[in-house]
Amino acid sequence: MQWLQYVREIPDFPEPGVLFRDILPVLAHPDGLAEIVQELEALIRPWQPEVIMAPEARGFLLAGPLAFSLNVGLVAVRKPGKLPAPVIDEAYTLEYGENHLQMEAGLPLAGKRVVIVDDVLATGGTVAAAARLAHRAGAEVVGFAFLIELVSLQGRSRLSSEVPVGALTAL
Ligand SMILES: O=P(O)(O)OC[C@H]1O[C@H](OP(=O)(O)OP(=O)(O)O)[C@H](O)[C@@H]1O
Ligand SMILES: Nc1ncnc2[nH]cnc12
Repeated sequence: MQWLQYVREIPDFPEPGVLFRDILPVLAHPDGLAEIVQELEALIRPWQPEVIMAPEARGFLLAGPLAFSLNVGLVAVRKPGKLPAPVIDEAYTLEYGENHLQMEAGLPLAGKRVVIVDDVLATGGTVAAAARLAHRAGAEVVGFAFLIELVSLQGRSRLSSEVPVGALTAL
């Protein structure tokens, strides 16, 4: 299959002016998850991660199989109200609004090489907040990996220029 042809484009969702890229039809295809995980794994493996970190919710769908196939840890970064206290919290803005991301405090991340994974890089606000959480836990962010980069939104400009950023496709 060619996974990109299964990405749906929905105009004006979740608000007017946003062209939403829906990856769920890719995952619904029997070969979809295997194909994108293989491509993401090839991108990420050279960065020698010890932990895959991903934001809720679509990031989780990629992080589980990637952490499994790379044989590394997984850290789930959640939206507010989902994790039992204590948490560390970062506010952020994204293409269509603002929110907070939270991570459990006290995870053994000090000195760990973390790769942050998500489906879409839009403005970069979400993964920049995840990176702040990783840094507060003492981890080293060694890469950002995405299925899709929406280039016009300049998400890379929100991320450290010293950390590699990769996407399977740029739209
Ligand atoms: O680069 P940004 O402008 O920050 O936007 C990208 C983020 O937006 C989407 O998540 P959303 O918050 O819609 O959550 P969901 O995965 O729960 O749908 C997407 O999955 C990324 O996490
Ligand atoms: N245009 C978009 N499509 C899908 N997810 C997004 N997250 C932020 N912007 C998005």
